[in-house]
Amino acid sequence: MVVLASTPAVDHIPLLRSPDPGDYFAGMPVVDLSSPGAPKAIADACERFGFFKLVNHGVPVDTMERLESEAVRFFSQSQAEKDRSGPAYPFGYGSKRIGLNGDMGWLEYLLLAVNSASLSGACPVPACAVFRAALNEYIAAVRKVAVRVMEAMAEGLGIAPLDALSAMVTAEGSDQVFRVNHYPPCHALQGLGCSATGFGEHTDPQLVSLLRSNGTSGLQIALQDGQWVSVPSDRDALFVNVGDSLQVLTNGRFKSVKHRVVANSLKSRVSLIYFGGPPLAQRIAPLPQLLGRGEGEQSAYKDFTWSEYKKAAYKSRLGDNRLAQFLK
Ligand SMILES: C=C1C[C@]23C[C@@]1(O)CC[C@H]2[C@@]12CC[C@H](O)[C@@](C)(C(=O)O1)[C@H]2[C@@H]3C(=O)O
Ligand SMILES: O=C(O)CCC(=O)C(=O)O
Ligand SMILES: [Fe+2]
Repeated sequence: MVVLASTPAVDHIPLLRSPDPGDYFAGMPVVDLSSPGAPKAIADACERFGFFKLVNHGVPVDTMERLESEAVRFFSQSQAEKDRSGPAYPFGYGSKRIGLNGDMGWLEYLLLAVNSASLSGACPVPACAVFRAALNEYIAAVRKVAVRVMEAMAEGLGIAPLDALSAMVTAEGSDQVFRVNHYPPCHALQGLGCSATGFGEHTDPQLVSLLRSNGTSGLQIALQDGQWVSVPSDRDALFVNVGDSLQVLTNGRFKSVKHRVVANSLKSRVSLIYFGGPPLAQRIAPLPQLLGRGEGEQSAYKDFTWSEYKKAAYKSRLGDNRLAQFLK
């Protein structure tokens, strides 16, 4: 209480206990995408955690670093300049407000529409051609990785065809989003044992999310017993999250991972996230190849389309259990 009253900078932003070194996720699965064992390792990680670290993914370091520096350049502009790229909804620059239902975090961001393998031409933000080129180069590369990862998931699940999952993000009209998050250092709370919430706990509604961040930690995931663990940062790796839609497609075999970001008091964090979603009309239901197997295994979910789920998600608060209303 005292902390809140004396730190107007973080007014309305929920506080979290600062992570300590013992919170690090010792058992994090690390998957080498170039190894023959990748499909099995990916399926295993998705079942246990809904999350893994991916190395040897093939996105060139230059492509990641070029986009990071363009992002840093964008966020270092004056507030008035950045606000010219707002509002965040449907797409553009936003600060502190996340979504439309009152969630707040210690961050600023760009929310961008992706069409096929690049920024949508209908998304005028960012205006800078160099930044757009860096985004397009990165998006094309990371989307290829998403496709390889989803193919490996199908292989790891033992289902055919290989593109049973990946076809949903490569299909015409697939609903892909790209997000650039910047968490400035939150000096006001330094040494107080608590930290500002950067991005509050949530699951991602899409199929998969692929995240790359600079060397600043802050991402935490919840294990299945509810314990929060910190993900050690690695600027060369990608981190893959299972989203709600993939949980449904696998009838709950893969777990949609709850995650959040804790703002650092000293260093800024920049993250680049590709969210792979299906076309709006795509039915989200357990794959018949998976249901056919178990003794009379039934779908655990009501039938819905991505459009229906997305609409419900955008009406919800960040931390809501969005899938609950779709459980049978
Ligand atoms: C509070 C919200 C922000 C969010 C839309 C929502 O109503 C619930 C889901 C949130 C989320 C999480 C993953 C992605 O960052 C995101 C773009 C998405 O598709 O769902 C955000 C939404 C957002 O920031 O608008
Ligand atoms: O910025 C991050 O590191 C994670 C943010 C996130 O989970 C999201 O944008 O959905
Ligand atoms: Fe997320």
